[in-house]
Amino acid sequence: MKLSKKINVYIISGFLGSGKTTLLNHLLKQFNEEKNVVIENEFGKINIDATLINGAFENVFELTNGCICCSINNQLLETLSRIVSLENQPDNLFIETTGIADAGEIAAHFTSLFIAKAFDLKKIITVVDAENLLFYKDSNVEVEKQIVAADCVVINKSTLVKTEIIENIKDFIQSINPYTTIVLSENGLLDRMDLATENSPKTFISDAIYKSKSIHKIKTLMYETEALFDIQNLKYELFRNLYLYYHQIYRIKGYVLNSKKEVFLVQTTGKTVEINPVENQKMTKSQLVFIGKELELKSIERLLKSSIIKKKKFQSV
Ligand SMILES: Nc1nc2c(ncn2[C@@H]2O[C@H](COP(=O)(O)OP(=O)(O)OP(=O)(O)O)[C@@H](O)[C@H]2O)c(=O)[nH]1
Repeated sequence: MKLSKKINVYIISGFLGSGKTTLLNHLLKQFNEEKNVVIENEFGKINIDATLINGAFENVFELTNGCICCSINNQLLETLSRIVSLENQPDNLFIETTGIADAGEIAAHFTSLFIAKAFDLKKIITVVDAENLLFYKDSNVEVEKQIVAADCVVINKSTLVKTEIIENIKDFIQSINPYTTIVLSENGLLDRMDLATENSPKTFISDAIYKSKSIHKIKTLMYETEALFDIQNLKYELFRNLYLYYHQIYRIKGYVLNSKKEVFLVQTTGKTVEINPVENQKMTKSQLVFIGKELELKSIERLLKSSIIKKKKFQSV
């Protein structure tokens, strides 16, 4: 290993659907004169986020066997050592965590002497979803942990809510992490200059309150099928079900094929549903990942039934 200088590390955390990938794509554009690598951590066997990173970006390391903060530390360490051994040494490493990861736990790795020799943890960026944060925070301890660990909290989707809500969110953030920088954002826009500021001397890595290993109550189910979808019906069913069950289904994402085998990207957060055609994405199957609490295969199957044109198959991950 021959390192001329350390690799800058930016950890991007934030609850499910808050806008981490969107923000990462903006940052990659701003850092495009430098050599960048990305670690994408996602649950399950398919990594939808890795496919959503700006088209031509090749240096993505995918960690898909669990949540980086609690179950795949070894895989993270192996990936870091692969990055250090790359012939073409990167300037920056961006780590996008799962929506429930404890950024403090991940950051703690970068304080170990061995890793700190090669990597310089610059910022923990936590993205919060202005529309859903106040709802999610009470039922998910992960939300607080992510804010507590942040050097910079990005309040994304900020134009979707009234100013009073933004003020409440800021108060909440400051009440649990008074040292963090807060940036308002829309569509994940974050100026890289906001990352150039000095961190407060008091950076929370692993707050004592949260010392015990978390057991995430959030479950992920993958739905995979060779059957084709009626896109209009699917949109209607997702709207209808999220209106009723948004407190249980936090996030749906994936790709579905319509009757002409055209590919559509499906993304839901809160009660918002987006289904958009995707060009240049070859898929032979539809794959949807459901993330939430008390999810059951049967309920999801029921949810999708009327939108499916042919037979399907479930797989739990
Ligand atoms: N209206 C609106 N939608 C946004 C904004 N930022 C992101 N989105 C949408 O929110 C959804 C989730 O965005 P992502 O960037 O994938 O969120 P994420 O945090 O990476 O999601 P996970 O990795 O699944 O936790 C996508 O449909 C985005 O297009 C925003 O500022 N306003």
